[in-house]
Amino acid sequence: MGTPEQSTTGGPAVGWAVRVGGLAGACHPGPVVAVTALMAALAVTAGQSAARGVLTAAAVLTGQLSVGWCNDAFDARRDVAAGRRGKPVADGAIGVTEVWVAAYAALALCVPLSLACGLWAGAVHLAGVAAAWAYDLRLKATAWSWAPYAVGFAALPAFVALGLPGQPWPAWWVVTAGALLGIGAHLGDVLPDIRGDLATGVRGWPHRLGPDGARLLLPVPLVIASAVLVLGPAGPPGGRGTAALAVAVVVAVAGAVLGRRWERAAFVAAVAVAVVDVALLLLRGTGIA
Ligand SMILES: CC(C)=CCC/C(C)=C/CC/C(C)=C/COP(=O)(O)OP(=O)(O)O
Repeated sequence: MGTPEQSTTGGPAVGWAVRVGGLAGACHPGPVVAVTALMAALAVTAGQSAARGVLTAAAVLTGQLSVGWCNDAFDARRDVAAGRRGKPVADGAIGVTEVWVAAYAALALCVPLSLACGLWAGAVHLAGVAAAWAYDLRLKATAWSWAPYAVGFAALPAFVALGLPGQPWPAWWVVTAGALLGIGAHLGDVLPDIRGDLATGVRGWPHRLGPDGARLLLPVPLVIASAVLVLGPAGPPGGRGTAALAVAVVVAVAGAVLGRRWERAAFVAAVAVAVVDVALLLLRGTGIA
């Protein structure tokens, strides 16, 4: 691990390849890639043109990058003090100033890219990105930590819908499902680290529920999202939708039961339900507006 001085200023001994790797690691690459790929796929199934789909994906990518970098830059001092491993700034791979510059550069790109998809689409996406920055800078350590996730994830499908020809308003059920998926993502993101977070005094919403409360609640928003995605669109739910909802309920119940003995089972079950939700979202893509 680097010293705090190296870690927060980017020591001269650190080569460019390590810095690039550090910058890539500091953006939270997993969620950045997953969210961008999902929104690009939704843009295709919703019926955006190829050019608009690329623009949508670029706006989402830059927004996610800005949020991920802002998160690590803001937390750097605490991560260094706690000797946290696996965080590029705390490990001394990249300086905190460089991560801040990257966060603001990505945000500066995100604004015109979002607005190029239309005024309403851009405004909605930027509201989601602003909510996520508010999470990074303030709300993460409060009882309201779930709210930016709900707003951010609700904004994403709304951004895709409003980017369609005629700028149609998104269907209520896709916005609701997005918000529920966001709340599930927050619980799922916190759960693996919750005991370590509690030891270092982090007090977001899942921490206030406690490890057992957060574990039990984790599948609830995800299963409700499945129900909303199956039952929300007009017309009969169809055999595939009903089967998907049944699978989500069974997996969630199994996760809750097994999770009492093996905590990891609850997490794996929640990921499986989230995969069902993503498949349903893409299947319902044509009707989101
Ligand atoms: C539209 C849009 C931008 C939606 C995103 C919504 C949102 C609030 C995302 C936050 C993502 C993030 C960087 C979490 C890290 O949390 P952490 O600090 O608890 O995790 P860590 O300590 O492992 O870095």
